[in-house]
Order: sequence, then structure tokens, then C-alpha cells
Amino acid sequence: MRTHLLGIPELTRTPAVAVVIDVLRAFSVAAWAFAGGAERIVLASSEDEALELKGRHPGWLALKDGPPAPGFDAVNSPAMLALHDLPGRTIVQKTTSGTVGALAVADARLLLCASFVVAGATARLLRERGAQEVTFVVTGEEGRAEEDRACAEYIGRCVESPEVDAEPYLRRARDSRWAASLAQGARQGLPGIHPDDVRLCLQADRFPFAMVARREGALMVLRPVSAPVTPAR
Ligand SMILES: O=C(O)[C@H](CS(=O)(=O)O)OP(=O)(O)O
Ligand SMILES: [Mg+2]
Repeated sequence: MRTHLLGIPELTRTPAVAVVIDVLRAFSVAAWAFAGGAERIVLASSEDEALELKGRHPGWLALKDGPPAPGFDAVNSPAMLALHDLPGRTIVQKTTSGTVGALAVADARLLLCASFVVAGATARLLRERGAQEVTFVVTGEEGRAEEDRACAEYIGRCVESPEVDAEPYLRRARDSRWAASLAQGARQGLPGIHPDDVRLCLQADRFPFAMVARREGALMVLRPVSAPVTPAR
């Protein structure tokens, strides 16, 4: 499988197959939300759109990154999201990097959103779909975020090999600038960051599903899709 790692500003055309990576924290949060029973996640293009959707659908749960904000129910923290009643819920998510990256490749034929916790399942789905060429959108730090690059490289290796040691990739993510920044934010008690967030994000293959984004009417919707276990190439 041929792979390309591109930052959001480097996207000049829509790839046929795109895997949008945001380890810290948007697509780890999304995975934990599905594991907690959430039905779907609507990827909003702006905070205003998220609030407008929430206004029209009061049962939806509006989530944004940064500190808690008026009108929003949740923050972009896997640990704090677990405190909400999630089964069957629709979440509207807007973050600085992850959701922006997904919407930048919304017209891809196959669009997956991924992080370490769904990495193995993402690789299995790519293998099942016979992907020959994949563009990984490295959402953090304009394509330089080490936690996202490590995750992309791990998924790429998992497509090709039956057994890949996740530890070197996780170590790169643990040593990343944004992991350190979140850990420091947690120590300082900054709102919107929980001390368990980095640990919850940096677990390889925790969940058996991949996450597929598709247009559903006017909305871009992310849903979990079970990924069958198939032999590596
Ligand atoms: O909430 C996060 O961890 C980040 C915030 S920022 O982009 O680093 O300012 O958002 P995300 O879109 O999940 O990377
Ligand atoms: Mg990020």
C-alpha cells in the first residue's frame, strides 16, 4: 500500500482514500464516545454550526475543544465525556484540528477518522477494502504532530504486517509536544483537560471498530464500523 502523510495545509486535492488522524484528542474522544454507546457524531464546521444544530435537536450533545463554553454540553476530553449519558446519543463535535481535517477531505471515496485506540481496526478495514493508496491527514501542528505521524505510520505498518509492536509508536506519541502540553495543563488544573486524557488516548487497538465519515444529507456524520479480522498482506 502506498501512503502519503500530509498536513491540512498541504491538501491540494481530495484523495480517494483518506485516513484523518487526531490522536490528541478529537478522534480518541470520538472512539471513546462510541465505546460508551454514542450512536453517531456529526462533524461541525464551526462552533456556530454546532450550536445551531444543538438548538434544533435539544437531545444532541454539543462538544468543543478548549474550556467549557456556554451552550456546549461537553469538552474534548475522553475522561470527562465518560461522565455523560452516551447510549444512543448524537454528538456534535467541533475541534481545532480533528474535525477540520475530516471536513477538508469530506469528498473522499472512503474517509476514516482514526487514532491509536482504533488503529488496528482501521488497518483491517483498509485491508478489507483493498486500499492501494492511502492519504493520512496529519491534523496536528500543520502535519508535524509526532503523535499523529506515529499513529499514521503504525496503521500503515499494520495493513502490511500481521504483528506489529505498537510500543515504539506509542513512545513517540507519549514524548510528543502536545502530550507534554496536555499533561502540564492537567497538572495546572486547566479546564477542559483531565489527568487521564493522555493515558486514555495512548492505548493501541483498544476498540474493535473503525470510524467511517460520510455525508448524510447536509451533515458529515461519523459512525463506528466493525472491522473484520483478515490476513495481513
Ligand atoms: O482538544 C484538543 O486536544 C485539541 C486542541 S488544539 O487543537 O491543540 O488547540 O484539539 P484537537 O482538534 O482534538 O486536536
Ligand atoms: Mg490533535
